[in-house]
Amino acid sequence: MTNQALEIKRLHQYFNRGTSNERHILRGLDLTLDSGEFVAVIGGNGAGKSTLMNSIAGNLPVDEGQILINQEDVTYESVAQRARLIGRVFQDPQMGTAPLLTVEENLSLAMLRGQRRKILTPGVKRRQRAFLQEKLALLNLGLEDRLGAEIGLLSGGQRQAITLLMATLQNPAILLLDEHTAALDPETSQIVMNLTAKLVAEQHLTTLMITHNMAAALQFGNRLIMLDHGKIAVDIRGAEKEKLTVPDLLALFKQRSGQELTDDAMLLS
Ligand SMILES: Nc1ncnc2c1ncn2[C@@H]1O[C@H](COP(=O)(O)OP(=O)(O)OP(=O)(O)O)[C@@H](O)[C@H]1O
Repeated sequence: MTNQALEIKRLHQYFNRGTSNERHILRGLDLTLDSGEFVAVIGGNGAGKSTLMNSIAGNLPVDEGQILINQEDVTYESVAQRARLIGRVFQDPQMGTAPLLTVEENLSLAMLRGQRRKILTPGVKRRQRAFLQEKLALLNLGLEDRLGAEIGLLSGGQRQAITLLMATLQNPAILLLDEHTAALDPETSQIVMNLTAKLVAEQHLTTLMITHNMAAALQFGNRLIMLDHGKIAVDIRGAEKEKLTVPDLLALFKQRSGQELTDDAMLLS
């Protein structure tokens, strides 16, 4: 029996198609993720990484090709229709949460996503509060005592940790992480990355994580893909990935794309 969580078939995406400014961004991209795979996605500026994520999440209509999540064809579903299958965390800590709502209110909204019954009885609310406190305690950031705090008053790292929790509360079929630690200082970034790895492992989440940090791409996940000009240029997994070093990765990039990686952020390690 197949257990593919994500299947992308011959995906083409264009900007300004049919005009003199036409840009062919994704060029017949094929990608299959087995359930539970944690994939780091790297690639130079403009390689198409965000376009790929936006296509999976439904933010960009598909020009050509097909996208299946849990064997269900979602190619023409809206962002809202496929939200039940997808958890997403963006680079900007402001994006994932409502700043004027409390930690508890934000998390409750995430719990209600995809459910029809929106009004909670006091008993349900109490049980939910205990559940959320337990979940927050697992983050190890002292947030279990801050349920009543406005999200906007928390640090960027705390907000990203909560966004991550919100994105994973409902066990999404696919977790999309779009440079989700890039706006954090290195120490906080490491904390959020470790948290990510923990949540992904505990919930066996199928995860696609864009990163500009080569060292993080090597440290986290059990598979690594490199995008180049809208196609997958490198696809490495398991033991082969484990023995790779940053210099190996740079050499591979040069060999496959014919270019040097010039993005400073990618070289930080
Ligand atoms: N709305 C748009 N209209 C025209 N071109 C666009 C649009 N959005 C993105 N592009 C172009 O498409 C290309 C791919 O962009 P994309 O954001 O997917 O790359 P990326 O790999 O995520 O790059 P980066 O690492 O710089 O974020 C880029 O050259 C970008 O300028």
